[in-house]
Amino acid sequence: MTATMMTTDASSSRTSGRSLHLNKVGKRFGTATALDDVTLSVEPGTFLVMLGPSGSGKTTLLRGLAGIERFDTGAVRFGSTVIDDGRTHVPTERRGLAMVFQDYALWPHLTVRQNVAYALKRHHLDRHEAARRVLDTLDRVGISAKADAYPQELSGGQQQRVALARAIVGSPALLLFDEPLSNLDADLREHLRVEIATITRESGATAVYITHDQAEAFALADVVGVLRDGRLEQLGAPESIYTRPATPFVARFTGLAGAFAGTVVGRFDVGTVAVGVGDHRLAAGIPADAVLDTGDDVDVLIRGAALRLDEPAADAATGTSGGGVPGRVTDVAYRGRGYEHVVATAHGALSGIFAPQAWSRGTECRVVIDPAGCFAFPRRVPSTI
Ligand SMILES: Nc1ncnc2c1ncn2[C@@H]1O[C@H](COP(=O)(O)OP(=O)(O)OP(=O)(O)O)[C@@H](O)[C@H]1O
Repeated sequence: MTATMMTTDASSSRTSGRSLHLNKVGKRFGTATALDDVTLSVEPGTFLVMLGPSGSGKTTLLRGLAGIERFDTGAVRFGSTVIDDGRTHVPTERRGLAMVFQDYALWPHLTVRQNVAYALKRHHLDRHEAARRVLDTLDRVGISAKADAYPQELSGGQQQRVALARAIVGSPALLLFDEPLSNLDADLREHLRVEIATITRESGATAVYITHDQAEAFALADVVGVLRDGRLEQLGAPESIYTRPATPFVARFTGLAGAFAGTVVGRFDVGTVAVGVGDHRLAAGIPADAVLDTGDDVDVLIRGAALRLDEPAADAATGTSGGGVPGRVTDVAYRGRGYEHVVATAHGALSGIFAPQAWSRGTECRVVIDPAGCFAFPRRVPSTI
């Protein structure tokens, strides 16, 4: 990828983002399906994060939106303009977009100021106006002190700030981010994540950001799309994906404490079933379209946030009084604000159980489970979740 391809003519879209619509987008590479019937729509100015493991199609989607790659099937509309379908393929430089890459992709022979100014070339601005906008933008991303440095004289975090400045200086309507934080260390990642979130929202652009990091996705996004093997498994606000995962894959990929095998023993309420796990009864949510009957085998997937440690039940051997599942602490890790524990139970291990005080290894305990963080999915044999 050359730097010339990273910013495109945004002169017609200086003020705001536009809605983005993908309709049945597909892409194959030989026999590999990279994208399979992906359909989604987001409002103007939405920060969309596409989340998925390696090989799920994130890069292919981003490159298709950028116009670097052409989709095989389906259509992409940006605002009222079709930018890609069977007949139309608007070239990258006419899509009004800018892209930020994982490896920064700055011109090594240009200074910071010149790298950013380069992105304004197509705007045909007056020299002074262009210089002012470049400096304003460098100020916004906190790198103006390095305006005359060359990229190789900067740290990774500083280079990514320059790349961000170069992306936003032309006020594009669409900003594309290709895992921009993955080469940075933890502290810097968090810092720059906040700045990307703030600066992008201030710019008003619609953003599409790809990552395999669930925490990053949830922290950044207005809307998250979860990709698996080229298919969109769920699209929604981070909160709805966390509290109502549509599939076992989405639940697992967005963070689980553990899973228990159980059997449906009844219904509690609309959307909630009672599941027998050994001698215990758990309440668990079920996906909107799921049909589960008494006697069906299920996997109960459990979020860490749903778990709380308590003293063992009065009848600790069965755990039948006081609710919760008896267990023994097998690991405790200090996390600054408190401690995360791993607890072994008769039905499997539960990890990431937070408590403000440490429960030491070997302590008998009871894990109290909030039904809001339990999801029952039909068991697959053999299990593929
Ligand atoms: N140029 C290509 N030639 C052949 N197969 C490709 C090509 N690009 C992608 N693929 C295949 O398409 C699928 C999706 O790849 P893609 O790079 O889009 O996934 P990804 O989610 O971005 O993965 P990663 O996080 O590892 O970059 C994979 O199976 C990949 O091997």
